[in-house]
Amino acid sequence: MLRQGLYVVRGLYRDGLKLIRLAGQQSFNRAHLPASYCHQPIGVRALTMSSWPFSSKPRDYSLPNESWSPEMQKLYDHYNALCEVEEEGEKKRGAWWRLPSYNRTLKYATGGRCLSKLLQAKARLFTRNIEEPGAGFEYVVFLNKPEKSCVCVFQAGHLLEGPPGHVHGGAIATMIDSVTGTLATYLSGPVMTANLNMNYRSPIPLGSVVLVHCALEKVEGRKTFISCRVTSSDRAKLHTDATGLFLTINVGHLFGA
Ligand SMILES: CCCCCCCCCC(=O)SCCNC(=O)CCNC(=O)[C@H](O)C(C)(C)COP(=O)(O)OP(=O)(O)OC[C@H]1O[C@@H](n2cnc3c(N)ncnc32)[C@H](O)[C@@H]1OP(=O)(O)O
Repeated sequence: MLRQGLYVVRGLYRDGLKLIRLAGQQSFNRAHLPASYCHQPIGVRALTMSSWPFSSKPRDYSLPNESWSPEMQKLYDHYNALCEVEEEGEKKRGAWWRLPSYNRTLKYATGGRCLSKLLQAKARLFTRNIEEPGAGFEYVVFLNKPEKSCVCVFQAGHLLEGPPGHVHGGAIATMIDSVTGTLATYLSGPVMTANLNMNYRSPIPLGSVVLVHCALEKVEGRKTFISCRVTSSDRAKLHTDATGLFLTINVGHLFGA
């Protein structure tokens, strides 16, 4: 226990020194940031900013890999192109933002590195813990902040089987929780899922690519209501529709406060 405490204090001290050193060097300008950081929205920066002052650059799981089908790649290219628009010959940010995705949220959140060692160091984000590319959840989320909506391009791997040849209902619910939760987080700050309602309308074949569309319905005090539709990639077929209720929490809630 004492050794663990010393370890955390040493980590905090080191991280603090690095931040002070960087601040002293006026390193907090865009030129010193990784390119990926400069292409992230403010909300994402707040969550991922601490990744760059530290030694390791986490793997971004939402970038294309060799397991992506041509259809997945095409949809990625489509939405990625909307992230940048050309105005008067100049490239500017569009309404859409590709959200980076790591296998441990806490570790890469500001100040979370040491805390993540103390809290279940071996923990990994459920949707990002299958290392083999294409075997589990392959997905990327694009956020449209002005429209308060997002779309996720999701390719379901062979380890997500439920009914033979088709995706498990729990895996579909996982994606819906993750994507609606992501939108609620970006709109309302730290939240937890209080309620999810799902209607499974048609099965999703394993290996296929689907779209998970989410939109804000309303915010009432601490409550954020999100609607969700999972469709085929051409939007013609409805696979699942859902609603989610998210409650804003104090981060202390996660520590039993
Ligand atoms: C960028 C990274 C993004 C990552 C996205 C990942 C998304 C994944 C999200 C999750 O999976 S979170 C994990 C699953 N969720 C949980 O484990 C939550 C467990 N439940 C709780 O911790 C608490 O019940 C909760 C924080 C949701 C609410 O407790 P509170 O004490 O804060 O609220 P309270 O019970 O006082 O209720 C506040 C209001 O909400 C209402 N409410 C609470 N739960 C409800 C419910 N289930 N259905 C309907 N209404 C509900 C409640 O009636 C009340 O309404 P009024 O203010 O109008 O009276």
